[in-house]
Amino acid sequence: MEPPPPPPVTTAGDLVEAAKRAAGRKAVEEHLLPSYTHIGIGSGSTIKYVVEAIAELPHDVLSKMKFVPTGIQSRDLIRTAKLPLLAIEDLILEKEYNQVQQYLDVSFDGADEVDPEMNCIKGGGACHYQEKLVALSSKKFICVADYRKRVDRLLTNWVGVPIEVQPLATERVRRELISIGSRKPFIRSGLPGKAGHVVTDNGNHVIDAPFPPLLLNSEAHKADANKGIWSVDMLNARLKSIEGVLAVGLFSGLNGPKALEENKGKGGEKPVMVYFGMADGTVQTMQ
Ligand SMILES: O=C(CO)[C@H](O)[C@H](O)COP(=O)(O)O
Repeated sequence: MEPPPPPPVTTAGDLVEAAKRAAGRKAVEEHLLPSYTHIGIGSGSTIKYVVEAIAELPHDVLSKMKFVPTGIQSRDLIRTAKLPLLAIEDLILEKEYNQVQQYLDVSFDGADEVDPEMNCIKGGGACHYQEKLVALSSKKFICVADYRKRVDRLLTNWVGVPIEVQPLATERVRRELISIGSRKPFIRSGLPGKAGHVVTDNGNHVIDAPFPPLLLNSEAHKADANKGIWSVDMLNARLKSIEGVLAVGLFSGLNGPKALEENKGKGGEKPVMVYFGMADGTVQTMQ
């Protein structure tokens, strides 16, 4: 089937949408092989273009595939596109009972910021817990984003690290964040859609924790926790150690030695690649 023509670009918002669409379509073109059977679908506004491109594949190819969502928004996208759905917990059961499929062949997802080591901030849509489960279950993680997301340091433009917290622990976690140098961490509001706090698909709250821009993992030697200056991996580990924290919106070390080693076991070639849709209509990749 011929893809639909791109919508006309007349405003700055259209430019960003066109960039997201270009990234999503190119990522699918280059990373969704017809032989694949299990595919992860992330969350956010860019991922809808990934699903749009997937839904154009021939029916006989799609009927052999299963699509694993990262939350309610992504599940609805998969259903609306009439793609076969499989929950992440059922992927694990399939593995145990059938021994057919241990990992997703690939997963596609968006990001809020990406640094030169391909560390990402995720969780702008409060879905990062399930997004991380799906990414960890994938042989390849393909990130799709527009040009505004590419930064030299995480937390250059994004307001804070999204942290999913069990509601009873929210205030305690917020205080501990302040003690490790976060400036004014705040509980994410559900407004304008919902009065009160955001409630995640897992029934939890999200705290957005601002820190000074994060050092790359290769610069960890420059970090100084006493001054609140962290590298990505160090902050990730520290945040995860706080009681009550379910998930930290830092996807770190995706291309590091540990990820490469783990990926050999999964049979994946390149563990991660990023597609950035640019303002001029081109797509830049990072790997
Ligand atoms: O992490 C996410 C949701 O938790 C999203 O992937 C991230 O916020 C990017 O979203 P968008 O494509 O709308 O910019």
